[in-house]
Amino acid sequence: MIQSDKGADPPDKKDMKLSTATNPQNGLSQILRLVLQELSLFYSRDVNGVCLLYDLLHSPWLQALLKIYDCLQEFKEKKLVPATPHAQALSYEVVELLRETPTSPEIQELRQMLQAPHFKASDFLVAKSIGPSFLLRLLYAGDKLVEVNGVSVEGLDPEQVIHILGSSDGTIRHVLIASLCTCHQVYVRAMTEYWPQEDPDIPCMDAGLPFQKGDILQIVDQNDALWWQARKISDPATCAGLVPSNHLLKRKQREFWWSQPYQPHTCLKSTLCEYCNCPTAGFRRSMRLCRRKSHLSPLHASVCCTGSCYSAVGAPYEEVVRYQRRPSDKYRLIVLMGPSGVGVNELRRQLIEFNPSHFQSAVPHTTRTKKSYEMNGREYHYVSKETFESLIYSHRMLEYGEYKGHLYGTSVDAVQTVLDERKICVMDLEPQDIQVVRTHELKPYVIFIKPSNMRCMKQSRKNAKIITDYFVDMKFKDEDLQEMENLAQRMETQFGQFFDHVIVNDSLHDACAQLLSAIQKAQEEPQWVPATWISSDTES
Ligand SMILES: Nc1ncnc2c1ncn2[C@@H]1O[C@H](COP(=O)(O)OP(=O)(O)OP(=O)(O)O)[C@@H](O)[C@H]1O
Repeated sequence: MIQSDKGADPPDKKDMKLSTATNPQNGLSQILRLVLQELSLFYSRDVNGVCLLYDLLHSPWLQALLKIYDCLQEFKEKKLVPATPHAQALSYEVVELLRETPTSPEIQELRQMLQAPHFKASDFLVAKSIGPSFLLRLLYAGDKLVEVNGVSVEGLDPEQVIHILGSSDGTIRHVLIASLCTCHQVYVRAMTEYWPQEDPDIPCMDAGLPFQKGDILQIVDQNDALWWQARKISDPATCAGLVPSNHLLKRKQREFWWSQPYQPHTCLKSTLCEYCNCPTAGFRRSMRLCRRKSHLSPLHASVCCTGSCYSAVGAPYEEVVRYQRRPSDKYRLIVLMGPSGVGVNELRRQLIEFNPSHFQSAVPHTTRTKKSYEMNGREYHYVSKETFESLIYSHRMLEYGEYKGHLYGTSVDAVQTVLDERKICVMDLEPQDIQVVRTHELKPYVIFIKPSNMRCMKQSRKNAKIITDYFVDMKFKDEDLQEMENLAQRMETQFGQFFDHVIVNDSLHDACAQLLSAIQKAQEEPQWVPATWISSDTES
């Protein structure tokens, strides 16, 4: 109950001093101060209810809440960066300098501190002038808060620390030492996007961490069933923020899916329309097309609907680990992907031509009859329809399709043959087939070939020819280029989380150089791969 001190003198002005963090123009506590001033005029006259209102507005808890609100407002737009991102290098430098300085007890102490293993293992961070809400974003699970506004808080209970934070004037200068814990670090790839601003459930929007498909997140705290703390590894300067847990994000995805208007056969429609039989395509070019025109076999249907069917709403996070291929390991499969006509075949051709003893395509299977100048196992593996179908049903076909009444496709074994010869196998794939190749055996590295903008494409594709069903040499029309751009966008939106690298194919020469360098990095430098690929390695 609120006690009103009726008849007492109105509090003088010094009692009305509110948050110093208040913005004089907009601060809510500033408004409250003015209201209190007005009310104080009526206070002694005992106008009905004024005392009650006065006491309510003057109550410490309301003022504390307003103080927090103002702090949040004030720091909403501010970005925090560590005082230095090179703390470790700096500490080594200081140790070296101290070596050359005449020794004094203080210098000796400082040197010992800097060289102590726990200090070396930690990031030392001094953050200046921050609001309480931002403290949350700076702290990681296991962090040790050492000092707040010059007051040592080491050894204090969390409640005592919270009290010190609460009684600060809205600006906190704290020193913290990051976690010394070397426990298992969890990294995940975001398979969906998340925008805290659009999430009404998030407990503190300011503390939310937005992310996009494909972002690699370090999960620094998983203790809460609903909200984890994570940071983006691509942006080490940013602090950890709140992200929905796997369970919560999956629930949100489900709710979102169910809230969408009913679309009969969504998966069928999206696959056929976007990648297979789009009637507006007008031109469907090379042999790659036969796969797009594929009938929906049970295998195909099970993977085609990625992202569009409820059943395909998969895990929103995929646990990943850093993988460095050892020289004795087989090469990783290189998968090229892109909208039809963008230059996937051309790039693959140039790559193999550049170094045929290093790069190779897998020999495809076909059910068509062998021509006189062809050799079994060189152009194709010629097999019967029954054999081909049994390869499909036994999941030995990575991709396949029908063209002019014959089946064509690439088998796992054909790819393995190239890898066993210690060559780099380069294949192109439709995005809906991507899950089939994502195995620990093949460890595919997926490169998305993207068209540049229309203006550049018109220029670079002036003399380029496309292969269609009906015409072999047909120039690109504006609508072909526009369709290519639209399709590339849709592919990125729907499958971007699977792309390890993106190359814009504007100048063919530059794109080839980028492709070579990306492939070299994929084989020789550490990359993020699904954790299951590596645990399978260890088991086998
Ligand atoms: N950067 C480029 N500059 C100019 N022409 C290019 C470039 N890239 C590819 N081309 C040309 O564009 C045409 C289509 O390329 P390509 O056949 O490789 O496309 P694709 O992506 O494999 O599509 P599809 O599978 O439908 O054949 C070819 O004539 C090719 O030489």
